[in-house]
Amino acid sequence: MLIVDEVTKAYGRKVVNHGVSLTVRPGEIAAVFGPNGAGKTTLVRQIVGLLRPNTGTIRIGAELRAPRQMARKVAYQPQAQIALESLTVRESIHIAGMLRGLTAPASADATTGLLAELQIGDWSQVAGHRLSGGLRRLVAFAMTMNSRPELVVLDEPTNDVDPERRRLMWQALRRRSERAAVVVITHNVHEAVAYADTCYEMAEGRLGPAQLPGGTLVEPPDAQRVVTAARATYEPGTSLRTGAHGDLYLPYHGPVAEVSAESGSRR
Ligand SMILES: Nc1ncnc2c1ncn2[C@@H]1O[C@H](COP(=O)(O)OP(=O)(O)OP(=O)(O)O)[C@@H](O)[C@H]1O
Repeated sequence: MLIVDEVTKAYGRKVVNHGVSLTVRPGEIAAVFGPNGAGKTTLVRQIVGLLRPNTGTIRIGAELRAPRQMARKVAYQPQAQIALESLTVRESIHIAGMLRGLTAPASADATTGLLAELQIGDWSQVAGHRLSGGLRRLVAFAMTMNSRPELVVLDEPTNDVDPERRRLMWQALRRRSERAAVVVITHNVHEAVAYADTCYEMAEGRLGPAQLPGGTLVEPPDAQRVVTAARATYEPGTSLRTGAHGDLYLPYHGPVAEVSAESGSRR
């Protein structure tokens, strides 16, 4: 469980996060989108212990965030591409798993699984510095997912990745984070609505439930259901629920849903 409570962060006199609160439960995938410079990366850097809030608290489980425990408790894929250099794809993913506390055999098994799930096995013996941008992003994602953390934080993980492998990434994320709270920063609103459980929007440093444009129609992962979030109304503190909980799933091309602010259910 991640609990961010009234976190404020300023760079000098510029306030970048204003009293941000966010709770993400185990097994929940929360997507955060919003314009460039809104403060999303600043928020996740505080969550993973790379920045200290000016005020407010961040808890993972029952404990206050403590930077020294982050490597075991949190899996973080930063927005910037990581340097992979001369290690092969398989070696990078395998070593990342062991650094995060898996045994060598467990990490090797999980590495084989991730190579297959993301369909990147053809590159398993290729050195990192020879990879394309999209493949680097996929390897960084696999390195992040090769662990059993309490919290997964992904900052724009699907950038540069082809549409089919983006779908595979979201599926792997769901499959491999049954017990983890997950925060995904993304500019891809359609992906967020289709695959996340809860969607939040950050604007000028303030975080609130996502306000989706009327008529948004999103192809679902399994092509049997579609999310139609048009005309949904929200109150502060409620959030759009999609994905595993299914509250907003409707029959394909079904009627537009309205969401009751009180109950969060269809009506
Ligand atoms: N180290 C820093 N010092 C001063 N200002 C900073 C620093 N890091 C970020 N900022 C500023 O804080 C604001 C929020 O930046 P942040 O990277 O959190 O935005 P973002 O929502 O992640 O944007 P993007 O979608 O472009 O990645 C921006 O105005 C940015 O210029």
